[in-house]
Amino acid sequence: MSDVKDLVQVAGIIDAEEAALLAEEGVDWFGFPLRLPSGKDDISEAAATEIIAGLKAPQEGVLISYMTDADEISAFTTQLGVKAVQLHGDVEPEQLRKLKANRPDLYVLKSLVVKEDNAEELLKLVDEVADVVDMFITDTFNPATGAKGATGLTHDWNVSAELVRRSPKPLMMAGGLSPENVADAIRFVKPAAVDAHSLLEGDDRRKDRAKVAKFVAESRKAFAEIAGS
Ligand SMILES: O=C(O)c1ccccc1NCC(=O)[C@H](O)[C@H](O)COP(=O)(O)O
Repeated sequence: MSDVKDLVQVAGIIDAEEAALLAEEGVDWFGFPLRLPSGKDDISEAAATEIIAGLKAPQEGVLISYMTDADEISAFTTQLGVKAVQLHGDVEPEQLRKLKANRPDLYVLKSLVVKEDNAEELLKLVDEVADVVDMFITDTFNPATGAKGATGLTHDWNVSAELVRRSPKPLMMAGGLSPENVADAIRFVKPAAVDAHSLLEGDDRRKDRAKVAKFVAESRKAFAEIAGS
């Protein structure tokens, strides 16, 4: 997982059937939000572990977590059998340092949750922890609910673009991406990867095959365009 580029992640897998659909449509990474603070995970840890074990490289499972303790994060990734973890909570830099020191094999993504007025804070965080993070992921804060992920909301792409320019590590773009806006987002922000959840679902709150297929195709086309420009 050293040279991660032009990658498409889909988050919020709810069962094996949905994972199979995503695999068939060419999604690279599969995000499993688990042990969420709400206590309402969409999938059991046992079911997630089984799906992750069945993924064929280069497809990979990613733990999405609010955990903040390096030892707990490490133990849970081992339990699930994932090679990558996306940390969505307010993890102290020293815990990120400890995690990288103890688990150099683990690919660590740190979220940068964009709010109305926190660009400077996020840029500072990038400077502070880039040496112990493998990739950053943007996301969008929802002030109405306090949610930091799976909000289905976009944020100011100028902030994402600035974070890409500042970060020495690759950046995955997330937050309100859809089949309709992902190509524009890639052209504007020039991320190494993209991620989506809410806007790939149908009314039944399951991933919709046509939306996933279009999201993957539009992403691949735009990544090829920015590589050639
Ligand atoms: O995906 C989730 O259910 C989730 C829940 C809580 C925190 C983070 C979560 N996911 C992180 C992701 O990578 C999402 O795909 C990202 O938040 C984008 O979601 P959306 O705006 O709905 O596309």
